Parts: sequence; structure tokens; C-alpha cells
Amino acid sequence: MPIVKTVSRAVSQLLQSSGCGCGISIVPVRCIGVSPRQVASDASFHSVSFSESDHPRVLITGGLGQLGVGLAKLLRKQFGKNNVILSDIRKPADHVFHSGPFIYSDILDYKNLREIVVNNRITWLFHYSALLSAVGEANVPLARAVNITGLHNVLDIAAEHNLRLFVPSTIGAFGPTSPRDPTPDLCIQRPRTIYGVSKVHAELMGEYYHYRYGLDFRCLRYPGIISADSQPGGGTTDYAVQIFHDAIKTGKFQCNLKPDTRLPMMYIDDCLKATLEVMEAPAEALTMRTYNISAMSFTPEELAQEVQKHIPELQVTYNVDEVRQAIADSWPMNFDDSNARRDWGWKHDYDLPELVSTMFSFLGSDSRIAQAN
Ligand SMILES: NC(=O)c1ccc[n+]([C@@H]2O[C@H](COP(=O)([O-])OP(=O)(O)OC[C@H]3O[C@@H](n4cnc5c(N)ncnc54)[C@H](O)[C@@H]3O)[C@@H](O)[C@H]2O)c1
Ligand SMILES: C[C@@H](O)[C@H](N)C(=O)O
Repeated sequence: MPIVKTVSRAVSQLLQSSGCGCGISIVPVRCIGVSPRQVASDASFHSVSFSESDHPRVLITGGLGQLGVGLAKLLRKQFGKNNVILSDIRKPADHVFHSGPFIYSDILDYKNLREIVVNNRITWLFHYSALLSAVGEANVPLARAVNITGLHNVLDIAAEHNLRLFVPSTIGAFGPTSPRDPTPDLCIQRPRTIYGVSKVHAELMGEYYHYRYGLDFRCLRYPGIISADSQPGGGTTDYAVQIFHDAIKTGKFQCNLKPDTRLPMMYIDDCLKATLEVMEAPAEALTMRTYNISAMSFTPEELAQEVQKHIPELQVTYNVDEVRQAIADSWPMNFDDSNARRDWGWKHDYDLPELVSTMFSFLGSDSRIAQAN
């Protein structure tokens, strides 16, 4: 009995200890073994030397998707080219490979991931690997492995090596029983996609590791992200990127969501700015570890009208994809991000008109606009 009492007192002290995790020295260390793939620290690099400044040394997982290359560019500007390593399981395009350090990393290979963190003295990790909502529904076992098992690997390595860890969540972490207009930070979360379920799991596990082990976990729930120079990876909000390419190439766009489907959206520069800001925010400013961020909300019809201000002859038709429509109908229509705005000064720069004109100036539609006028 005395042993049971001592253990339960220790556990209740742990559970009551505050956010910083001070005094909790236990970390979830897995068996230390020798990786069969031990390589010299610089084996995979075409540029190897880290600066000796105080800059964080950054690893981005899943970095060849829609968001990772842009994030690397922003972070390299801030912290130096060689302090930011992009990684993925895909082969990088030439311009990406030559823009800074790139390394192969499969997040399901725990030892290899640990080796990369150790050999490169990583201090900040941005965990971008994931299968998004539509591709996740098409391959649930793979989505479960990448989004859940992969996250477990990342969490353990981050806790073991005292990293600051950023994991993005999404509007997809909410479901049909959540309040949808607006959706606050704290409310019912019962998503009906494997993507959403894995992201709620990531939010909860990250926060648990923060309170239990003192892990510096930071998480933003992104809206659908719109970018000009990178393609979306198979989500429900992809239509809002595709419309620009089709408008310029063919003047026709077939939308796979109904015209009145309202979803929160954001231009990539705002998304990446928020990501860096929350990672740089002083820990004392963060009253929470998972925040909604928001910029605008629109329907396909409203986006098409704004695009038609630039390409008046654009013809839009609708051919609804039932899987994507059901997902979109269960997601927030508007996102309440007042906590992010209050705690660390989040402020977006792009509303719908600025987003559309910026996309067209990137995609070089000037000649078409001139023709249209
Ligand atoms: N793009 C958006 O609209 C959006 C919105 C909300 C949240 N997010 C989140 O932001 C993050 C990045 O999104 P994205 O749009 O760039 O995704 P993406 O689908 O474009 O890219 C994901 C990357 O993960 C990689 N990957 C897959 N399996 C892997 C594995 N086993 N090991 C390592 N890498 C692997 C893929 O090769 C791919 O390059 C994701 O976590 C996503 O959930 C994105
Ligand atoms: C919203 C987001 O997480 C992603 N773009 C998707 O649609 O799946």
C-alpha cells in the first residue's frame, strides 16, 4: 500500500505541474540501437557547414509538398541557407536540390530520423509530412501510418533531443458536430476523415508531451492554403489553386465542390509568416499550444467572380466530387483566430482581392488580362 500511495502521489504531482514541464526529467526514450544505415554526418549533403551563430538548426520533414519549399526559403532568409535542411522521400527538382541542404528522410524510419537530428545538431523541427484529406480517404492504412505512426516517431525524437517542434493541424480537425460559423479553438472535434482524426491525435499528443515531458510543441490549424509556385497534395481545398492554372491555360474551370461551399482559406505567404512567428514567440506569450489562424473565407462562386475580374471570359462549371463535398460540408465555414491575434500578434496581410491579384502576377497572366481588356 505505501508503494501505491507513493506512486499515486508522484503521478498526481506530475499531472498538476504547470505547462513548462520543469522538474520532469523523464523523456520517452526508445531503445538506443545502432542504425544499420549509419552514415557520416555530411554524407548526403552538397553543402555541409553550419554557421556557428545562435540560429536554430532546422529540419523540415515532408518538405517537397505544397508548403515545405516555401517554408525553407523563408527560414533560410532568416537563419542562413545551411541552417535549414529540407527532407522528403521524393526526389527534389534541380532548383530545389541546389537551393540548400536536402536529405532523404522517411519519417517511418525512426533510427534514420534520429540519426539526422543527432548528426546535424537539429534544434527546430517542422513536421510537414502527411497525407491530406482526399488522398487519405483513398488510402486509409497509409494515411494512418504516415500521419499517426510517423508523428509518434517525430514526437519521441523531439522530446528525446529537446527540440522545438512545429506540427501543422488543419480546419479538417473539426467535424460536423463542431460549431462551423465561426469555429473557436476549443470546441467539439469529431472529424470524419482519417486525416482529421490523425490531426486531432497530433494536437492532443503534442500538448500531452508538452505538459508531461516539457516538449516545446507548437501547432497552428491552417485553413486551405493557396500558392502559385507549388501544387497542392490531394486535399479538399485544392480547387482554389487549380482555378488559377485552368483560367490562364484554357479559360475554363470545372469545380469539384458546389458553388456555395464556404471554407476558410489563406495565401501561402501569410501561412508561412504565421508559422515562423509562432515558433519565435516567447513561450510566456503562448496561453495555448494549438491555435486557429484565419485570413478569409469564400465559396467557389465568390472566388470565380474575383478571378473573372482578371479573366472575364473564364467559364466555370460544377461537377461535384461526392467524397470531397461531404468532407467540405463537415468543415468550418469561418475560423475564429482571436486567441492567436491576442497572444502573439497574428495578423494576416492577404484578403481575397489581394490573393487573386498576387496569384495572377506570379502566374504571369498579364498578357491575358491585357487581351481581356
Ligand atoms: N496545404 C494545405 O492547404 C494545408 C492545410 C492545412 C494543413 N496542412 C498541413 O501542412 C503540412 C504540409 O502540407 P502540404 O500541403 O505541403 O502537404 P503535401 O501533401 O503537399 O506534402 C506532404 C509531403 O509529405 C511527404 N511524405 C509522405 N510520406 C512521407 C514519409 N513516409 N516520410 C517523409 N515524407 C513523407 C510527401 O512526399 C509530400 O512531399 C501537412 O502536415 C498538412 O496536413 C496543409
Ligand atoms: C485544409 C487542408 O488540410 C488541406 N488543404 C486539405 O484540403 O486536405
